Amino acid sequence: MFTFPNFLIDYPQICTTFSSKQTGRQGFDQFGALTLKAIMPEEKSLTITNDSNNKKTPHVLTVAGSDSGAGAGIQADLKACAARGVYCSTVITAVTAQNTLGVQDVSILSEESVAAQLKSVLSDMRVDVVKTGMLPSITMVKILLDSLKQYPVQALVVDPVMVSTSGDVLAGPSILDTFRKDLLPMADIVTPNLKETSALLGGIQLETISDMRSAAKSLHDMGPRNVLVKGGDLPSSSDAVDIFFNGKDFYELRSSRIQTRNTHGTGCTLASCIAAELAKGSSMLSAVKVAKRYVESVLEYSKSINIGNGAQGPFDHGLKLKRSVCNSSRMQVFEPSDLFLYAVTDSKMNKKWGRSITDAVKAAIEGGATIVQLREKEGETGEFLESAKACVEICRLHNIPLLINDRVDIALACDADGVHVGQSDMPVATVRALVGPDKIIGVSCKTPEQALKAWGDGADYIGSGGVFPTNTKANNRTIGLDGLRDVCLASKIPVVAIGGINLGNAKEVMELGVVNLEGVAVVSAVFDRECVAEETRKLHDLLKESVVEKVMV
Ligand SMILES: Cc1ncc(COP(=O)(O)OP(=O)(O)O)c(N)n1
Ligand SMILES: Cc1ncsc1CCOP(=O)(O)O
Ligand SMILES: [Mg+2]
Repeated sequence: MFTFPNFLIDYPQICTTFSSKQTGRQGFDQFGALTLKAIMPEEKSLTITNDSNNKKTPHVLTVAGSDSGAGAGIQADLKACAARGVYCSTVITAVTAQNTLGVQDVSILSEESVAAQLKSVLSDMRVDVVKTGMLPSITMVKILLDSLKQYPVQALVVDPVMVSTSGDVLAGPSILDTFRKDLLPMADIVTPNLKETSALLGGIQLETISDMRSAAKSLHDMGPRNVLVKGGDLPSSSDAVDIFFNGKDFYELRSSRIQTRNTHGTGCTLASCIAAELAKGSSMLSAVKVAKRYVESVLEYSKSINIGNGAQGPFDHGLKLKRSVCNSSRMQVFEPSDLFLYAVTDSKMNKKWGRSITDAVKAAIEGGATIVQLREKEGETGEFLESAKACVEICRLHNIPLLINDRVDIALACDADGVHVGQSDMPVATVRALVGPDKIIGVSCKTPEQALKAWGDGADYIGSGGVFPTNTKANNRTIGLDGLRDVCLASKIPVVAIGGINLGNAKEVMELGVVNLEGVAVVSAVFDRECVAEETRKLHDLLKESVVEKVMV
């Protein structure tokens, strides 16, 4: 059994029975073992059972149409999954003759062929997530749902393809009722664009972000566990704003609107990338965020591609992104619980105690640190890079994320998992543009305003402090527990407390019990000590004792 933090579901037992209240699905749950699949609780990872000799390969099955121009459909799904490091099998529902000018022909495959393809893949290969695209007939939807009853998977991602980007109809209005009544209630996430959202909701007009929120809610009422209404076509917004709704909270996911003709296949790619991240074990919100960033990055990188003579060209899913999914990268995406015990190194302290950076990092991990940051404020760049590379290796062996303080160049050069920047360091949006969609970005915030900006700029977490006075960072204003609470309450991303935290006060910090507060970051409490592993272990044990119910106020 290979265990990621926050594991919840044991793979062979994914076919668990859920009450209709838990699943929001009608028709399946009362059949017990026929329940479609295990559900991923929001913001938790899937458990992926594994044995060390037989490492599990994340696997997405796409059920969609073929695009001869290879910008969208099955071809886009294959490329997106490959770019995200996930195996992708295919069930082809239709073969379209398509190029950058539009759709010239559509041949729908026989229902028998689709059923046979589904059986071949699902009966033999362990599929984690099914993603659907073009489903051109009502019977095909029913065949798919029957197959999923027989061969349950972990998650179903539904991209309700109806019209191609060129405006050609790929699934007629007659199928809408089947989407609403049969397919959506089974989906873990549905990802319609504005036209599809409008069609699913009987032709309503969508002109503002507020309209999108209401639409997301109405779609959620049809049964999917999560809804992502994509606002790429929203005329009134200068950014690309998508609305994510999980039945409880709304998230406005913004990215810059990239000026490019090469956008054909973005919908298929986004849905496949969400499926790929889910297959790797990510939570739904993390999967959506990473997928959105990935699409933004590939569109940016592919601006100069020139394929075909039509209005809408394809983009390159793999171009220039290969390094970020190289074999050595962590498979797992960042989770809030990674911030539980954050060990931040200090060059002066290492020198004082005669330790190398690598020894300091090894000892902190041994003691239970859940994330490590190299904060080396002095020394030669070349020497630092060599140490950073060695620390990356150590951390990867233990599946612990390693971040670099301030130095984006070093983070890229050693392929660290991320960067931590302060308010006067490189701006978060610039860091994101440089490091790509996968890397973790942390940002220091002392105020609610900074916290909201951090989220908007694409940070993954906030370091908030100094909570208590500290000698480690000169001229650093102390915000106290009240300041920390204000940042946590305003934040839309996880927060780690920092500054003067030690064995004597860590409990008090965690017992604030405030939403978003995920852990503590420490420098001197572990590194300005003789035995780093022992001090880290003591702190770890103390934090474990102080896990409390989190409150919103
Ligand atoms: C987890 C964490 N939080 C805050 C900081 C401080 O970063 P910054 O404000 O950039 O200050 P320096 O660390 O660069 O002095 C941090 N490093 N880590
Ligand atoms: C880097 C940093 N940012 C805010 S306070 C601080 C120093 C934390 O060090 P210590 O844990 O020794 O107080
Ligand atoms: Mg800094």
